[in-house]
This record gives sequence, structure tokens and C-alpha cells, in this order.
Amino acid sequence: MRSINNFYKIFSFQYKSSISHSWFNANYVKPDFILQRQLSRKVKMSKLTDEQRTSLLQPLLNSNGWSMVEGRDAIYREFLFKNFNEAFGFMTRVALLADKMDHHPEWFNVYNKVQVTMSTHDCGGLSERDVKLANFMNEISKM
Ligand SMILES: C[C@H](O)[C@H](O)[C@H]1CNC2=NC(N)=NC(=O)C2=N1
Repeated sequence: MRSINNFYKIFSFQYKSSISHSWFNANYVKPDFILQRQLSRKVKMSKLTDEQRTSLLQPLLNSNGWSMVEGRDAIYREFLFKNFNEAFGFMTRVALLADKMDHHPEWFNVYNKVQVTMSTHDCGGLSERDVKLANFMNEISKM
């Protein structure tokens, strides 16, 4: 398992930055397979610690569009797009990662607007998965 993880670490950069989507490109195929196996493992999530809230959550809240939901350990952000096509494209990309992570947003869409609330139901609050998905949403909404 250690060697597979090392393999993933070495090749993940090439995978993420690769512009080639050929199935014959080993750098593309193998890390994706490993990534999927790692993500689909059922791991019990725990709430973010105070340290994680400072290091992982604060950057999302400070100027990165997310805010705390009142009366709930959850974060919220509204995304605005040019039209429905862009909004639904965004939702589709998020849905594919959410499915791989087995972690699903609470969201609402009308035309070009997508309102998202992230929280982890299994632990009754914010976990690392919410931070990961929120950062992913921020990244792809800029594209
Ligand atoms: C059984 C299944 O794995 C769980 O219910 C998953 C599904 N998606 C989830 N999504 C979110 N946001 N929080 C969860 O705790 C969660 N748990």
C-alpha cells in the first residue's frame, strides 16, 4: 500500500496538469484508478478540530466567498454564472467528485444561480470533506 501511495504522490502532479486525455497515457489512467480507490473507502469522518478551523476553514471564510450558516456547523456560498449551461456544467463537475467522495452538497439552482450548503451529516458538522469540496467548487467556478 505504501508503494502505491508513493506512486500516486509522484504522478498526481502530472495527472492534474495533464492536458492529454488519452486512455493510453499511463500518467492519466493509473493515478485516477488509485485516486478512486482511495476516495471510495468508507472512512468515518470527524468534525474539524480548532486547529483545522484556523488552517483550513478560515481561508474559505476570509474573502473566498463562503460564510458560516447561522445556528448550524455548516458553510454556505452562492455562485453566479453567465447562464444555465454554465451553472449546470459546474454542478455536473461537482457531482462527479461528490459521487467519488461519497459526499454530497445541499444545493439549489435557478437558471444561473447555484446556492450551496456544505456540512457532514455523519458527524453533525464540518469535516475535511466539506473543505475539500468547497475548495474544488471555488477552483472550477473561476475557470
Ligand atoms: C451512506 C453514505 O455513505 C452517507 O450517507 C454519506 C453520503 N453523503 C454524504 N454527504 C454529506 N454531505 N454528508 C454526509 O455525511 C454524507 N454521508
